[in-house]
Amino acid sequence: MGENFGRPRPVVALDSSGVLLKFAENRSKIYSFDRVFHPGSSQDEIFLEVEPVIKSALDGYNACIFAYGQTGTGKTFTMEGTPDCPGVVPRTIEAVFKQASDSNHTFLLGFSMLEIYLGHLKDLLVPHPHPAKPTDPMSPCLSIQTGPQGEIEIENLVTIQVNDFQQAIRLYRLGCRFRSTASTNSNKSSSRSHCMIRISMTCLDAAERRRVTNKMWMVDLGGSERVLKTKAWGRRLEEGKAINLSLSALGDVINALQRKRHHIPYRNSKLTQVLKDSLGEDSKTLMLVHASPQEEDLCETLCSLNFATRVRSIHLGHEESTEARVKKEVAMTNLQQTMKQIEDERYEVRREIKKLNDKLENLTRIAPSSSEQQGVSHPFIEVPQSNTEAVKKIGNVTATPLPRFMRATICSRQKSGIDHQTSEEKDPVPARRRKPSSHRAESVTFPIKNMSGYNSESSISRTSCLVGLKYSADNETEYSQDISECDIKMIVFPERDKSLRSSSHQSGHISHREGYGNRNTNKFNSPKFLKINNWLHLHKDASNASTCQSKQVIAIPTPKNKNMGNRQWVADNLHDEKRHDYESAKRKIKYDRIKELADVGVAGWFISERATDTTPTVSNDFVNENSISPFSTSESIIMTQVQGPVYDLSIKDNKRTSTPPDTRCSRLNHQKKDDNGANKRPMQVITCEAQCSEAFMLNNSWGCSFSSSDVTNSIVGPIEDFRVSISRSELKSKCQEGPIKMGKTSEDEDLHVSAQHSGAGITPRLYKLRSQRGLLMDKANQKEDLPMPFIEFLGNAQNKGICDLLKEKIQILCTSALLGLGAQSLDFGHDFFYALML
Ligand SMILES: Nc1ncnc2c1ncn2[C@@H]1O[C@H](COP(=O)(O)OP(=O)(O)OP(=O)(O)O)[C@@H](O)[C@H]1O
Repeated sequence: MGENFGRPRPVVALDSSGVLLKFAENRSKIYSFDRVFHPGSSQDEIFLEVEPVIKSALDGYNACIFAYGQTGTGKTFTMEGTPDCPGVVPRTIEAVFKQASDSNHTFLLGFSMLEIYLGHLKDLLVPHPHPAKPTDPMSPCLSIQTGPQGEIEIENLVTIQVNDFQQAIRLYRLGCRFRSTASTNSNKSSSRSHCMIRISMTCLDAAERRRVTNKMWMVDLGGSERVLKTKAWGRRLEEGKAINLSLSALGDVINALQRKRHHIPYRNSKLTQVLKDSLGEDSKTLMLVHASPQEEDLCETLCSLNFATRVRSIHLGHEESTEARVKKEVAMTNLQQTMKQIEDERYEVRREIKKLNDKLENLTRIAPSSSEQQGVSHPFIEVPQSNTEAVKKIGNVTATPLPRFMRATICSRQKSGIDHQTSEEKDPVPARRRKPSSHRAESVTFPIKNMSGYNSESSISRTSCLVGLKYSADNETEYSQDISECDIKMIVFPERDKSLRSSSHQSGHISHREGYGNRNTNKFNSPKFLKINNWLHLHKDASNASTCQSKQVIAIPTPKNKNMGNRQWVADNLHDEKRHDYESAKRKIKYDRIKELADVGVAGWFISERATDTTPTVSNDFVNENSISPFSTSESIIMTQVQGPVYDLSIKDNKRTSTPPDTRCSRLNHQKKDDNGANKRPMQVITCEAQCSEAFMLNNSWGCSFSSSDVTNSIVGPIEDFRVSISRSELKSKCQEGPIKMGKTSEDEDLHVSAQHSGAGITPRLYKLRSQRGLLMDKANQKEDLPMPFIEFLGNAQNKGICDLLKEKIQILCTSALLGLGAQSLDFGHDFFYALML
């Protein structure tokens, strides 16, 4: 009104949602809002737009209705109104009571009123004197608290429960009286603060409400003003600056919300802090932007409309389509089902783990008794004929339980096929024998054509041979098992794992001092013993000869021949013979030591070209002719009831060595002495160990210097495999003196002598290894005057005819060809190959 009345106005309400802002004659901008009111709009029209927010507040949403705009544009008039024309606040309070009473729920309504003056929160329901001067002290400032759920609470803010509209309106009018207002150049009654009215709503009987207690803010913001226009100074200037700062902070929050930034700067002002939980997500906000129609306020109007535009563009909620919501629900259902399945599986796994732990605990408890059985291999114990005697002896020796680190672990027991039962629950014959005997029985009843010399009865020998290698995973200790009551004809390792296990066992007693983890890298790791006529250990895949880790072993029994008589005689002589194998020799024994032995005649040898590994080792490199009777104090294999001689070839994997394979054969002639020192008839035991590939078998493997007669004998009998470790000095001296006495070995100069012995019939290679405990006892009880066995080298055995050699080569050639054609991959057993061989 006034002087500008009748002049064209730069701000024109085009319609109910559009505002035209005319900058100049031909420059204008149209803003779109939810609702546009013109100066003649009534309070009723405005409240109609506000009323939906009240409904949301009663539903439990936090709500905020605030008036924003330039100073003197009618914010207070809109919010407070006049007695004749009440504004939004009184109408809202009235509407709240009305709608609350109309609902089926009971609400508790509280009324609070405060102002933010110069950055201080003042409770408008608490009378306090207005500071007349700038130096007057400010009223105490209320503090803002944040609850655990992010809710904002103003400490010590008076909240009065109101039961009807009249109570609330009286409080409101009371508070309005304490507002900070002052006269400025722009407004005779300008608000110098932000006035905030809060209605708290609590509903205890409406479970569908968003919150049990929510709040609705109605805010009459202080008007933004330009100091140059208002010409404010002193406290008015301070008030105007504080208002502008808080409005700027509100703008920053609005911008952050609009751009969906991760950080919303609520804490930049008290205003935004108080409105934090009513401006963000899960709240309803209504802004009433006031604009001046005057041309001189065009700049402020432009800023206000731009600000309003940003506020309008904020979409805090995540409105999603019905289809998306259904998809989300389906996905959540699936996830819940998956979680339930996983939880069930987890429960099962836990239960399984508990069972295994219980089992492990039981096994741990019975470990001492198991170790008692392992003490059979003690070198100073007479190995009796009967198991009963053996057990008695063992019981005497192993009265003291082994320490835990010396006990066989579950892994070792499982690998060795030991049944985990306490010795107290079992008969003296341990059940662990059953497993080795069971899988060896595969070849027991195999009918062999033209095997006149093959005596099946003799092959089912109830020997006291010590078999069934078992090693402990924790200390590499191998234990022997007495299987004297087992019916054994032949060892068959039809499965790869069995072959690996066997090889590991065999290598284990050679390098038991090495750690468990070194087993796979030990060049003695996978010794496979090939018997020319009886055992074929071939790589399944010749291409993997260099890294072969498992080979299928084919055992082919052959009938006796004319030499069987002599071998049976030797076997008889070896009956009850105690043989101990010094298995404690190390792998680091040098090539020159072996050679030195060979030079002095202790051992002959044959070493083929070696591709990669230029450091030959001693163990397993010998071909021993005649039976040897070593007695070792470090590691033992006790041979008993040997029923005949045998020669054998050991094929051994060496993962570090690539083709061409290495063949190392040595020959030792031994003469056994009985207990009285009398020499017995020599026996021949030939062992040839090689890293074998098919090509190697065809070309090189039989180039070892064992006698042809042994090759042609084709006698399969119970095999005793033992390896002894003898010191070089002892070997050398004994060689010079005659019979070699296998005594205490040197730690640094141990030699391994591998030998195998077989008797009549078909029996598995039988091992008797001493337990770790036995080793320790050996160390403790070792004395100089202990009786030691000896080995006497007698020289080469009798030669064999060329026809026999050719026969062997033909057999090997045929087998290799079959294997090369992939017959092994068809899972043919040894019987198949044996039949073909025949
Ligand atoms: N729509 C309207 N109808 C009639 N009078 C109005 C209207 N809007 C505002 N006024 C009058 O204009 C003057 C200023 O209004 P008001 O105080 O509400 O402005 P304000 O935005 O609150 O100012 P401030 O920000 O300084 O507090 C008041 O005297 C008021 O009565």
